[in-house]
Amino acid sequence: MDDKDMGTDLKSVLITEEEINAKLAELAAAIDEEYAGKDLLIIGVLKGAVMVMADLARALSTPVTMDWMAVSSYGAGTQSSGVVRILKDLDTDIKGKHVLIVEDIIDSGLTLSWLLSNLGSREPASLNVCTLLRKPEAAKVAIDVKWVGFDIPNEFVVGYGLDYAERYRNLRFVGTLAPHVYGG
Ligand SMILES: O=P(O)(O)OC[C@H]1O[C@H](OP(=O)(O)OP(=O)(O)O)[C@H](O)[C@@H]1O
Ligand code: HPA
Ligand SMILES: [Mg+2]
Repeated sequence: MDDKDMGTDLKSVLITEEEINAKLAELAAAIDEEYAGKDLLIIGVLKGAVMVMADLARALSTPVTMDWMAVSSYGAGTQSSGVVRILKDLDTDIKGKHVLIVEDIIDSGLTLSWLLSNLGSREPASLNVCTLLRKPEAAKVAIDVKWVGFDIPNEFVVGYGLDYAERYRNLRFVGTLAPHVYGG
């Protein structure tokens, strides 16, 4: 899906498909360097991180194994509920493994701080985070994020995995929504 298919729902394109691909290549090179000679397990946080996982994994030279966790702190709207729920846990035991959490966005930082403490308690050999997007609010929270693709303004964004009420995940780019879509 690209911007021609968006009608009037989209306010602007924030990050193009080309910019996303270039950034993922850069992040993959840094990750390859960090994990050279090590076994790496990448964990995608469903559903938003599906696109980043698929494209980042293919940009890496390091062989990886992949697992998925589903947690949710957002309901149908644009505000975090403040409560993190596990919808699907990992299939694998991460004890003694080098683990990289892959996220699409860190917004309030709530999901990630919860994930870091939950996965950290399972005794991985190492635990790092790579996110495509980060909003200003999260930069204020004391969470250690090793790789960030883009620091973006505090606007609700959709596309490339990110949804509003489960829609727009299959946009090839990241865009902002027109306020009329969410009653703004
Ligand atoms: O930093 P935070 O304020 O916690 O927000 C970030 C989280 O919110 C979104 O997930 P969501 O709960 O909407 O689930 P989804 O990936 O299935 O859309 C996003 O994919 C992150 O996981
Ligand atoms: N867009 C979509 N999903 C999100 C966002 C956002 O800006 N922040 C947290 N989850
Ligand atoms: Mg969501």
